[in-house]
Amino acid sequence: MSERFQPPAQRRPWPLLRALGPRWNSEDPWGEPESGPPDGSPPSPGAAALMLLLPVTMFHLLLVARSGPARLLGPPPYLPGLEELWSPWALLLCLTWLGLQAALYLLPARKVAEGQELKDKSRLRYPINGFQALVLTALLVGLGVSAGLPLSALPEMLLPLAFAATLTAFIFSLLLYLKALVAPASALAPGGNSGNLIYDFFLGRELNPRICSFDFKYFCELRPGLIGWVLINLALLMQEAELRGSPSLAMWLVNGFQLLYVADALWYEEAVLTTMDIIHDGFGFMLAFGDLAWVPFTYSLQAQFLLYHPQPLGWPLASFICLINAVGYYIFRGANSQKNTFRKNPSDPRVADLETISTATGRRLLVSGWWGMVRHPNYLGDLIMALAWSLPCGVFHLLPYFYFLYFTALLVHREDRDERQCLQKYGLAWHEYCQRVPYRIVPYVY
Ligand SMILES: NC(=O)C1=CN([C@@H]2O[C@H](COP(=O)(O)OP(=O)(O)OC[C@H]3O[C@@H](n4cnc5c(N)ncnc54)[C@H](OP(=O)(O)O)[C@@H]3O)[C@@H](O)[C@H]2O)C=CC1
Ligand SMILES: CC(C)CCC[C@@H](C)[C@H]1CC=C2C3=C(CC[C@@]21C)[C@@]1(C)CC[C@H](O)C[C@@H]1CC3
Repeated sequence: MSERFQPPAQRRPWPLLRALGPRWNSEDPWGEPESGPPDGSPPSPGAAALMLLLPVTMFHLLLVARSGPARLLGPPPYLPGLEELWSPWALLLCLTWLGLQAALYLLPARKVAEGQELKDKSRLRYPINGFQALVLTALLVGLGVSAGLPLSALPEMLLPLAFAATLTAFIFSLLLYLKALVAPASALAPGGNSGNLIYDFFLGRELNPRICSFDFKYFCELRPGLIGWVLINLALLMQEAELRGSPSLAMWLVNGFQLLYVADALWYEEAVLTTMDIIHDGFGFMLAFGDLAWVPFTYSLQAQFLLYHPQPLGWPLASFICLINAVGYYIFRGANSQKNTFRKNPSDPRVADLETISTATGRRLLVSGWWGMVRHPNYLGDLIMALAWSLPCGVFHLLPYFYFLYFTALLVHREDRDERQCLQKYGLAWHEYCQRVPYRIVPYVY
């Protein structure tokens, strides 16, 4: 604590975090939020509001994408009744999908990786078979379609499916909350244990909820939502082919770019074990809803938009958009791989020549290569790709740019959180890194 760097007085935690959090420790605003029962503070309105706002936003996007004007900022075209949202078939499909992905998760893995050290000095083990699950799902879907499975009917079911996924996420979070009541204190997440029911339900109490070796957070973060997202994209492409004779170039680009992104995440699955979601955050409604509903139904928005609003796209422009996506991917993958290689083995010849600064923890920080350009080069690459996914939808609607806008806000917020954690971990060394690499995400801009 004594050598911890004191942050500049004018920097305050983000308003969203303060609205979300039960109490911010004013003595140490850069440290963890205090846990333990709240000192009579009122229930967290931020968490309750987000719990309503996130599903409402998702349904708004789904409804607007299929409406003629497709106005992101206008009112929804109509308010669907319960009979349009609720379908036992959609719930069955949703649960079957989860069951299939769980079965694929349990198949023998090419590798079993160890996670970061936990409070009790133990390490959890995780199967590395996400890419295998993607390939097997593709084979099963291919077999199903050739046997007459009506995949192109899926877009008609998006509303009830999204409703079923939201319901599943809600019930699942409730079970996770109850499970955490009997979990030992060492299994609880640093945040999400304030004693405020709504806040804790939202953020999640247990760090790595498991039954035997089945890790729910790790499973949900990468499998059902990400693979579900590309499956929905594929169904939209097939329906477009049925409606218009063949899929449009714009639809091919969106499908191709997003498939590359998902395949990359599953190929480099082990890297997710060092993200703050796995190391630091509890598993509650935010992540459960994010993984099971938000990712598949809102990340497929561009393909949904294109089905109902076909966009002409010539090869010259398409090639330019491919170039933007390639640049984004190059930065994203280069930065992530450089850091992962360095963290695994700093003397690896691919990173051994990079300049670093030492920290009191014994870990070093890269200050050249991608991590010497900005402090979060991987976010920059991710944002450039997000832009490339929207451009095939033209520039006359804001709706397909929703992902880019939301993602910018998410990454700026995430970057701010990560900075505070790194400042706490690395103290003065982090301060030195910030001085040597002054920009956070976009060189000379931010
Ligand atoms: N599509 C989506 O919805 C989302 C995508 N993402 C993507 O997921 C990926 C992972 O992101 P995320 O988990 O946020 O964080 P990062 O992969 O950026 O990891 C941040 C950590 O990297 C280490 N680090 C930071 N600077 C340096 C340095 N100079 N040298 C060495 N190590 C450093 C620190 O951890 P330590 O020192 O402890 O190793 C820090 O906590 C990103 O590519 C991001 O774009 C993320 C969120 C949502
Ligand atoms: C519903 C809320 C607004 C926010 C929910 C956030 C989640 C959707 C994201 C939190 C971190 C994520 C990561 C990924 C997907 C989105 C969520 C789950 C990746 C798996 C995407 C692919 C990357 O290669 C790795 C990412 C890790 C973090």
